[in-house]
Amino acid sequence: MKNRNLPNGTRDEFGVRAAIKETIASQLFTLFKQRGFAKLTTPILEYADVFKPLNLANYRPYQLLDEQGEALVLRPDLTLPVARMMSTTGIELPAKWYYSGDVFRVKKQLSGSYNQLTQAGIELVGYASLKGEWECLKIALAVCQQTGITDMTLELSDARFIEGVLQALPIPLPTKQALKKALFDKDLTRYNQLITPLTDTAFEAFLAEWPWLFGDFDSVMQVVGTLPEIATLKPVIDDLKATAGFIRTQSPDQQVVLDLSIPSPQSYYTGMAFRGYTQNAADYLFSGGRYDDLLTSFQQVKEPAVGLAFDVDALADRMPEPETPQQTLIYFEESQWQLAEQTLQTTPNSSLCLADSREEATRIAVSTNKQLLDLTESR
Ligand SMILES: N[C@@H](Cc1c[nH]c[nH+]1)C(=O)O
Repeated sequence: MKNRNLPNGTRDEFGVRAAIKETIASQLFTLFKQRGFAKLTTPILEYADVFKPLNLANYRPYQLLDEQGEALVLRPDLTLPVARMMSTTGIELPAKWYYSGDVFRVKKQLSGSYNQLTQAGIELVGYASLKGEWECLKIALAVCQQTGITDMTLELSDARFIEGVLQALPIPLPTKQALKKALFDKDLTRYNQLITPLTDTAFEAFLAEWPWLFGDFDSVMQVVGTLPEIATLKPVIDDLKATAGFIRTQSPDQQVVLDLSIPSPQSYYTGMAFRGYTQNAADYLFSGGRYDDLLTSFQQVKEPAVGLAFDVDALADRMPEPETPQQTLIYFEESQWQLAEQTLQTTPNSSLCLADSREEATRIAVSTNKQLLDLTESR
């Protein structure tokens, strides 16, 4: 019977898991509001065009048609709808938004991951300075602390780094493009072929290490230090160093890694990006970054912006099951509704038992491990 099955990659959520997600979401909302963010809600359905700036190889959306035959999608991302909304409403900038909702991404069959994920995030629109990145990071650290996740590794990267190095290399453009592809694919044979003409140049030492340019922040920065001076890279390196310093002052025990050999986590990032993960799990707890050009996909004027989204499912997976106190079931007769109501108010962790007979009430109490308070006995 097909109509009792769920589509691939979706699930029903109930009981403890649903409760944990609700608790996490409310903790996040409290923090966002405390820090001056205002709530924004956008529809689950959008025109497919909104998501053009996404790399759709990674974010294949569910598609459908509206009544005019226009292509609609279930949103695979929540940042692009915010950019769309900002461009149409003429809201004065700067603005700080928070949101939560489900995103839908069709994954490969049998990949074991879900196609519907709950995110909760923030977007800072109209803020050009590094303070925007730091506000996002401060919130990420606070959320991990509040939810008791002590083993989060923070990974920094920057969309400008790879472009900056490639630009400075004295090789033709098509070779640069091929080199980037070999680097991203970790195709070392091809990579080594392509860097051969740069042997004996000032880039030699750096290029030999580039495919492994990830790991401990300071070690990666040491390799970066072997590069010759590149004017466009200086602000990128300075921002990354200042940010690592900021994290150390805010959270001295935080592990920070740097990856300068990967594509940016989102194709729309234009600057620094950050993600948090824990060992032995493939999913990220949060992911964010700067996207100063995104609004130009919807309007003429460019606006600086930076944001971050938490994966509420990933956070929930790492939360211990909450301990629930002993629950009491209040059994009563219809004529005793008032008494039952009073007892409900005065008995902690109690709920009304709506069963019709004492036998049924006892059965429910036993099967759900609750204590039965029988008001009919006192009659
Ligand atoms: N939308 C991004 C996260 C983000 C929010 N703001 C900026 N980046 C993601 O899903 O990975």
